[in-house]
Amino acid sequence: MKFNRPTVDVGKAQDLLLQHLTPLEAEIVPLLESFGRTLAEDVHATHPVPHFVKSGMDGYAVRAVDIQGATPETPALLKVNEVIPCGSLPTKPIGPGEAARIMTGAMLPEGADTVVMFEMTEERQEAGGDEGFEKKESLKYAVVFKEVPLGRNVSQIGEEMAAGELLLERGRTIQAGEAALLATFGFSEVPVVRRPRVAIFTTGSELLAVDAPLQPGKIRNSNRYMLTSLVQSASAQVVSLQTVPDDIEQARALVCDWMNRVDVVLTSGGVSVGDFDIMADLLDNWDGQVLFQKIEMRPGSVTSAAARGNAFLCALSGNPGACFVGFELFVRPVLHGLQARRQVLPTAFTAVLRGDYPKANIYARYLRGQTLLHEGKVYVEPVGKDQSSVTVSIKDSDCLIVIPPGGGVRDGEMVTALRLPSQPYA
Ligand SMILES: Nc1nc2c(c(=O)[nH]1)N[C@H]1C(S)=C(S)[C@@H](COP(=O)(O)OP(=O)(O)OC[C@H]3O[C@@H](n4cnc5c(N)ncnc54)[C@H](O)[C@@H]3O)O[C@H]1N2
Ligand code: MOO
Ligand SMILES: [Mg+2]
Repeated sequence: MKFNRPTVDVGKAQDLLLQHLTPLEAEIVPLLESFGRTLAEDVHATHPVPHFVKSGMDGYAVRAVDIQGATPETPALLKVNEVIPCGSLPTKPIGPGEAARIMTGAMLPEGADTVVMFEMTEERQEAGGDEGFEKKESLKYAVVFKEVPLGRNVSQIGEEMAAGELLLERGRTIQAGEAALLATFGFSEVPVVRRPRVAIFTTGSELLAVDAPLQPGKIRNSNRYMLTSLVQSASAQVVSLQTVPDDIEQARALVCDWMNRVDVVLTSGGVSVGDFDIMADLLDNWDGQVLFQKIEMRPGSVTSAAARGNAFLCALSGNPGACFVGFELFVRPVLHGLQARRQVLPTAFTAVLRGDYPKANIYARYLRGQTLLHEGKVYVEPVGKDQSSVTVSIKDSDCLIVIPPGGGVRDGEMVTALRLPSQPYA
């Protein structure tokens, strides 16, 4: 079986995973703990926003008709009858020739329909020689030097959002904008989809702990940390993190045990055709569904997946570059799908390739790349060392450039690339 595994293409492998998947149940979490999680229910506006007529500026609440025709030469003079701080209620209606000092966000007094910014006015203690106003020490007047149209700087009830409006659809990831809306409507707790529970097992007798001194023939276990970071970036929860030597019985016992306790068992290493590739042996005798064991792609052709009940086993390559690509193409979609996210697969975009990629491929190649925006065009450029075994270029990639099977791609040709959500544009 090892040497003649049936192959599937990337799309088919993703379909096989997604077809098997049942979204997880909802739970209620405090708003502050909901970031990055998926909203489990639609959210409608429970009241209009704003829910009272409010000022958009610091200025004077006036009747537009009273300042009609005002200019620096012929200003309007209005009697100021109170100061309205934000959060307080006005106490006096605005009658003809009157105004109230009003702060940004404060409720407009009855009778007022317009706000003139302070910058267009001057404050005066007395009415001056104007016959129409009383002369009293305590009185304040606003001199308005500019006419502004009716309704200027005033927000009407429901202007931003009407009551009952659909604001957030289920399946949305809660980020800054969503959090602000949820808070606006008083959601101190939010219905979100449960985080997928993930067990990460890195396999390999050569693996050293991160704090161990180097030994000849051995390496430190970097996939353990890379995968943990990736799983967390998909809002999933790592509930078990263990390293297993290349011992099939030990690996089988661990995997079988945890398949009953988590949504995804994620392994790295041991999926190729080597004598100690224990995950490949384990999958050859899998008591459940084997979804695929070989994909028409590079790196990560040996990426494998299986299922038992609702749980997935995603067995990634041990080579760090292949492990990373395998995660982004297959594991993140599973974690997103389990969370019922609206978008499950990586976003594809077209871009101009920078630099030649002349190498011929029998399989599609997913090159680690960087996106560049230049003079209105989107470019993608391979980040350099791109072998499966290479770790150093992972940090520089914000996309995977898809090189189709065949004779390579030239500088300036259009290619498809996939955005990597774990690594935003540099
Ligand atoms: N005869 C063939 N040999 C290989 C083939 C092939 O088609 N025929 N494919 C090669 C390709 S491509 C890949 S990719 C690897 C896949 O290897 P495995 O998934 O079986 O992984 P291992 O054998 O366990 O390790 C490979 C490599 O990765 C290093 N590694 C493993 N785990 C970690 C870790 N946690 N952190 C850092 N590095 C890790 C390991 O030391 C090896 O160097 O097979 C090729 N061979
Ligand atoms: O499986 Mo390897 O990762 O094809 O490059
Ligand atoms: Mg191997």
